[in-house]
Amino acid sequence: MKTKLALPNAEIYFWPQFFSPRQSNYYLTELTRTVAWRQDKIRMFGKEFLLPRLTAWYGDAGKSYQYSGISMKPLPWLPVLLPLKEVVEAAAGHRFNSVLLNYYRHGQDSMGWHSDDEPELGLNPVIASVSFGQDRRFDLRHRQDKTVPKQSVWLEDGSLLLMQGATQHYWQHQLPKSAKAPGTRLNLTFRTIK
Ligand SMILES: O=C(O)CCC(=O)C(=O)O
Ligand SMILES: [Fe+2]
Repeated sequence: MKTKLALPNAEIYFWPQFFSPRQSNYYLTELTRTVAWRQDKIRMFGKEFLLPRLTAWYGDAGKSYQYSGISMKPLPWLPVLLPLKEVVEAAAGHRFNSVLLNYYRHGQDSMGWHSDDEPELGLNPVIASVSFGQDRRFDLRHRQDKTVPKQSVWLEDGSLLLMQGATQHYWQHQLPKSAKAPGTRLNLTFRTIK
């Protein structure tokens, strides 16, 4: 069952059990094992930091995107990712040409406040976010109107979250650290690079 989140200036849909527990368990195991996970460094205030999560990027050849000033090429699609991409495309009614994967090893791995608004994604991008493993809280805050209350969604095992329309223009999101969510979690965000 799909629900639309009641947020102003946003178009966000959520399917809590998009994948069955059996499918989710399969993908959690397969992706953990086969994806070329890496821990990237970022430069901030003249210092280098390791990102508090592992990442990987897969996609169609010929698509690249700018990341901390470097042009990154996607790895060629792994077979296990293709059926996933297909079912997510069917639900979203949209074709994707790349996926960014995030591996949160434990509750201290996280992602800070941001919008997915890189120029490569174009205006009003459709972003489909799939979660496997440990459920984690996903927070949303309005970028301009501070009177709009912060919202949270629990991204549980097998869920699908779809962000589209003007969502990235008006809202930021984060995945905070959590002592109460110690298990590992994988997240896949399907995107369309122009
Ligand atoms: O792990 C999540 O649910 C958030 C991922 C995310 O926001 C991103 O990859 O841009
Ligand atoms: Fe994001």
